[in-house]
Amino acid sequence: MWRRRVGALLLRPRSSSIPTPSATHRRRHHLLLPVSVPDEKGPLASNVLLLRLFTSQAGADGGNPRKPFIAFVLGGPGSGKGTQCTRIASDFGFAHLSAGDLLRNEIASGSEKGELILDIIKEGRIVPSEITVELIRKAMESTDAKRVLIDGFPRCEENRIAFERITGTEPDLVIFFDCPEDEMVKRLLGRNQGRVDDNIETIKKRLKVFENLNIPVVDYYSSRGKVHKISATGTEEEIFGAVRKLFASLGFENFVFHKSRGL
Ligand SMILES: Nc1ncnc2c1ncn2[C@@H]1O[C@H](COP(=O)(O)OP(=O)(O)OP(=O)(O)O)[C@@H](O)[C@H]1O
Ligand SMILES: Nc1ccn([C@H]2C[C@H](O)[C@@H](COP(=O)(O)O)O2)c(=O)n1
Ligand SMILES: [Mg+2]
Repeated sequence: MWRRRVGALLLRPRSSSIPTPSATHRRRHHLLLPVSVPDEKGPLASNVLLLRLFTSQAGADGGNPRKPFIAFVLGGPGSGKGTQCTRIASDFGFAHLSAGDLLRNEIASGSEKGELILDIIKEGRIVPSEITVELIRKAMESTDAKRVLIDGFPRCEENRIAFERITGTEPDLVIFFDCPEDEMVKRLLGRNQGRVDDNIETIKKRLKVFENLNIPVVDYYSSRGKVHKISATGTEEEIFGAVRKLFASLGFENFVFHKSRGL
């Protein structure tokens, strides 16, 4: 049902609705982070730094030469977000920040927060936004990439609002991998990476959370002309073919393609 609803809403955005690197970002997103602020320390300084990184000097989202191009990558559990992000990162020179990986790293660190995160992930629920946004914020601060994929975020309106409030920015592009539920379940049950949430009970809960909480975020960005929907059925290679086309249409150079031709 959600697929029909989203399908109706997800129109390919007009080419003018997504700022393209060829039109603007090539000029604006040349090497940005981190900015050296030797006299500023601690969480407040981090926020100041982040504000500096994300606050536009020329209106809504446009003029800050330090702001990276941000693409949110959404889709149901097992739709292939991580798989495709890995390919995009290596072909198109994006940093790949996976919200789920950042949370799993926090669990692996043995922190108290990690224990809370583990309980939530086992239940297929969503971790409080301040925890996830803080991990993303730190990861963004420590990359000097001018193009960033944020994989699996925002998972709910609360995530989205927290990100926009804290960073003062919006994504330039939202990619939505559209995959039927039975295919997602099949992939997750076959993933075999030892994830605590790859079992049928948790998967069922994650699918409900996806439909109830994540789809409204897709709808929101869709209404703002930022969503590009890609069918996530077929082979990994076929799906990446569509992804490649999208990035080419936005003016991103394919480093692998150029390298293979000695360019
Ligand atoms: N097109 C595809 N066809 C078949 N299997 C695929 C395809 N793409 C990815 N997979 C496999 O499906 C599983 C899930 O993929 P992936 O981890 O990329 O999904 P995801 O959207 O990141 O899921 P999650 O939200 O749980 O992190 C992996 O085992 C992956 O190798
Ligand atoms: N924004 C996010 C991203 C992830 N989580 C939690 C809940 C997910 O089920 C789990 C795994 O994420 P994935 O690797 O599937 O992207 O992590 C969250 O709470 N908030
Ligand atoms: Mg993933």
